[in-house]
Amino acid sequence: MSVKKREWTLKPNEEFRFEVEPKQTLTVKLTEGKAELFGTELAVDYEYQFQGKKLGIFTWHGCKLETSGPAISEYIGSETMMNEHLNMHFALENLRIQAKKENRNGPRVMIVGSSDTGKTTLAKTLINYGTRHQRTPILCDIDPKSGLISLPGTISCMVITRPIDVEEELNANIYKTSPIAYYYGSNIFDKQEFYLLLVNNIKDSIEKKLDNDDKIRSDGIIVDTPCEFVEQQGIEILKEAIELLKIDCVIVIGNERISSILTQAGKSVIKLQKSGGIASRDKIWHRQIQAKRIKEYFYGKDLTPFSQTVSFNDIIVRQIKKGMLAPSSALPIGMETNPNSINFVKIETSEILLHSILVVSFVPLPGTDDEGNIKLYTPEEETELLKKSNVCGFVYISEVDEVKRKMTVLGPNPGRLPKTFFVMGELKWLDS
Ligand SMILES: Nc1ncnc2c1ncn2[C@@H]1O[C@H](COP(=O)(O)OP(=O)(O)OP(=O)(O)O)[C@@H](O)[C@H]1O
Repeated sequence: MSVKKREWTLKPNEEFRFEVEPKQTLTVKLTEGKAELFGTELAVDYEYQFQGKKLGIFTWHGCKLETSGPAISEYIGSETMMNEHLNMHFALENLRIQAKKENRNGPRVMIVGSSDTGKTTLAKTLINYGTRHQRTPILCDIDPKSGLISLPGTISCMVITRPIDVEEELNANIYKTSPIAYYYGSNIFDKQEFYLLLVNNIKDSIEKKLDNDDKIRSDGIIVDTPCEFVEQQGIEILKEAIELLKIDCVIVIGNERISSILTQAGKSVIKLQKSGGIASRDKIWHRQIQAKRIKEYFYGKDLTPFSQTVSFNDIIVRQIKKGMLAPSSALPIGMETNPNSINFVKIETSEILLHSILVVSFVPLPGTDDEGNIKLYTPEEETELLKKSNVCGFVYISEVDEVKRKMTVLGPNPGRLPKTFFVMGELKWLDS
């Protein structure tokens, strides 16, 4: 593909679609007319830079674009779902107006569908149109693989006050608001009970926000979900998530079977087709994007990444383990082992932490608190506290020296490490 400048003239209701490799940069400039990226308006004559993206820039009334740099593909498409998405937005607007008048909760919408059907894209579009109408909806991402709001591995929510940034997306630094995130891991079938417990934690965090702010309350919630929800094993989890989050309406993209199952279960369902532009992404693409996301977390715009060397004794690490710790023979007579129970078990600080991303929890370490009280936990108390704790942040272990019993810890900003528990998840990364 040529890296020279290319010009594109789009007629009304057309979309310019492109794909760019994670390690290459494509520049896109709107030179005439109006255009938007999933509902966020583009500025005229600004050179937007994209890396590792598959996107579609849509115009309602026609526009001209200019691109330069290498792209995997670029073309103009006319089969879009933008009219349906806009109608959906207006339906939400009506419900918000009604909710405000009656001083009650705004619409709670969940988007469901198989992999690469455009769930996240629709969630972003509805959020963007909402914020363009001065709404402040809550975006809730319960797909632990996606890392839409926080790092992959988490489920999270965030009040969105303005359209999502075209280049930086939902970078919390740009937004100057911290998301609420809970660390889970990747596979929702692995620890189903724990997953639903965290969805419930998210629900509680959202309810607290809604109780404290009438405006947020009437502006509603948009929930993006994992594609596993439409698998046979996922349907019950989907139904429970709908109940927990008190969803009013489920938008099902391109899946009649799920629409019918949910309708039969008494849920309010809207069926939508998949948009013509949706691009599929393979495992390698997802891995590369995950690495890019992690890099942005530590080295992104407005951050001051900071490395410090700490002693093994300065960091207390736990890991999420499924199943009872003690063998059944060691339990008191009559007590059953629960294969689904979740425990946060001790990890010896060692080489095993090298290249790990650690979750920084809010749970204070045992010891003396600010008031001089001595605080100690049993393993069960520790687990209960860690299950309830949302994510304070993440650090990266870049070096481990077993002989000197020291390691190098990278954080996105300077500052001493908090005296809280750290949790080792599944994320490994090579800072290169
Ligand atoms: N109209 C479009 N033109 C070009 N690319 C698009 C368009 N709509 C969506 N995409 C891209 O297609 C890919 C898949 O879309 P999206 O992430 O919304 O799907 P998803 O159903 O949420 O996927 P998953 O289940 O894997 O999370 C994304 O890279 C997205 O940016």
